[in-house]
Amino acid sequence: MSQGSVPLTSRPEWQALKTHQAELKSTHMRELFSSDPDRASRFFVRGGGLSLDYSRNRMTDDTLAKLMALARECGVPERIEAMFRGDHINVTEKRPALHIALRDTSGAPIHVDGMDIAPEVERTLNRMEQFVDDVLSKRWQGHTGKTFTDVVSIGIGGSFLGPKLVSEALRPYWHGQLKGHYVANIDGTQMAEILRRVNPETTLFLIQSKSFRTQETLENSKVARNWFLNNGGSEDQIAKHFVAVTANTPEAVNFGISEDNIFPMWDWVGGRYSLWSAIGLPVALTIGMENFRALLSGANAMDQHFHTAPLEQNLPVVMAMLGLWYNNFWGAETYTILPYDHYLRSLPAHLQQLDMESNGKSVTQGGEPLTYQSGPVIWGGVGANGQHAFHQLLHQGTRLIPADFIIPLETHNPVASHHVTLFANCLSQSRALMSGKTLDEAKAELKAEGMSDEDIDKLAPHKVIPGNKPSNTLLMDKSTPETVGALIALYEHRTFVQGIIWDVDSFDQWGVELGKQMGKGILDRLTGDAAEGSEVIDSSTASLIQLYRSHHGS
Ligand SMILES: O=P(O)(O)OC[C@H]1O[C@](O)(CO)[C@@H](O)[C@@H]1O
Repeated sequence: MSQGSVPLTSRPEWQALKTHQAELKSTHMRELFSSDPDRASRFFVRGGGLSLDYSRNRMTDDTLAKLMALARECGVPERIEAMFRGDHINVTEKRPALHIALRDTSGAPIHVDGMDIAPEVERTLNRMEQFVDDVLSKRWQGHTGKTFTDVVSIGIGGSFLGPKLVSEALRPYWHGQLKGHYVANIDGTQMAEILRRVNPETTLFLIQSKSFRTQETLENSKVARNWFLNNGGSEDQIAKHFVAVTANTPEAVNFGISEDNIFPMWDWVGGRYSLWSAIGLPVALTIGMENFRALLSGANAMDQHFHTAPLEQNLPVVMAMLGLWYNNFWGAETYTILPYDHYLRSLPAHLQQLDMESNGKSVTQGGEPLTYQSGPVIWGGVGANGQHAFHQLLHQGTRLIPADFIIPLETHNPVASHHVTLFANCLSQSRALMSGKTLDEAKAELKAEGMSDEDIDKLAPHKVIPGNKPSNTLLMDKSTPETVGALIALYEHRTFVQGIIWDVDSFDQWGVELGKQMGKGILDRLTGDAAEGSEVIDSSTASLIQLYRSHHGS
């Protein structure tokens, strides 16, 4: 164990929470609210421009104190320091995790193995700025001298989800000169659909891959290059249309990208934390560098808050510990993210990678099997749409699913009375989840409608809503570069804090490697290129391969 020799679940702080949960189990949140009128003002915290109402949780002051005692016992304050200091908190890959350095524009030194990385970060930002300026001011043009109209970003995972989310979230900030497109999947349809809509003379391609080894990205990039060459472009004009962001310059050069067109990445930035680096270029190209810098400064405000606020008033820490409370003490298996803002519709997908790739682990940092649950299944969808789809299960299903409601106080698009209605929907959902409807209330309602007693007895049980379902409500003034930056940084730190308690390495992702390794062998079998004596595979995979091959006449 890296956090003392006593197993996590045997520590007094863990045991105290277990006992406390047993005591709190039969208390409905309705009672907590009626016996404690100040609850909403006490269980409220602000940080980095965001506000959190967390009063609708199965908790009391005592719960909070006990959760924070566990956080202290597990060394959360020390590990936060270690992150900001640049320690090798990614233990299995022996690296720091320094995405915070990408948004620290104070110029203060940040050391990686004794070397100050702040100047390199600043240099890269300045290069991005120059590039964005060259493209927007038309100094950098397509090979026939035409102005760029489209930018196609090719990348997957963290090299796709974060930039796509931010680009959508900041739609009101698009300057309109360039249209952004994102290709991730090795599904020709995605690439084909985009190439059908863009012009080879006016399209800029960004190849986004930290490793420059990711199959999907490399195959899509080859398709883009061939399309360019088959549609009027030539080899020596590739430099005008293809730019890469990678930590693997030799491979990018091998691919045919000019060294001058390569923006750096560093091994101290994890893929799912990389949107703040040059991986954010497609965003910077569509919203301008000033807004991109504002995004970084919003994230930095959240970093400062996370670094300095006491645990009890620390937004990421409070959210992390509440999530852990349900995950480890109430048996919640999943966690839902409910943005009530069309611009934030891709937030659940981004947080899915962030959280599930970070904390989907089953051994401690020291390699011991976990004896408790680690990260939950993260899912979600935009409100109010979800209310007419999956919220039914949140209200009346048998599972406990904690929820984060996220909504700006002000909209960019004041259409009719939509925003106030959306806001009302958001509040009524969290209130309904909390309070529910008792059998007596259901019966009284039906009685008032004039229903017979016999019918009431049959129908009323179906109208009971248990309530006592926990949720957080996260507010921001408006979806701006600053608040969107702060919001994403908040969830990054929330993920990190949970990983500290579970004692997992939140910055590696070995689990995704096996599928990648096996993919090559299976592809060879599908195409008939498998070497004699290839590894024996299971009968299910073999018969599916056979099915595919016979469908294609081979
Ligand atoms: O940027 P790269 O190296 O192409 O990797 C893309 C993604 O692949 C993963 O390794 C998972 O397969 C992610 O962690 C990463 O964001």
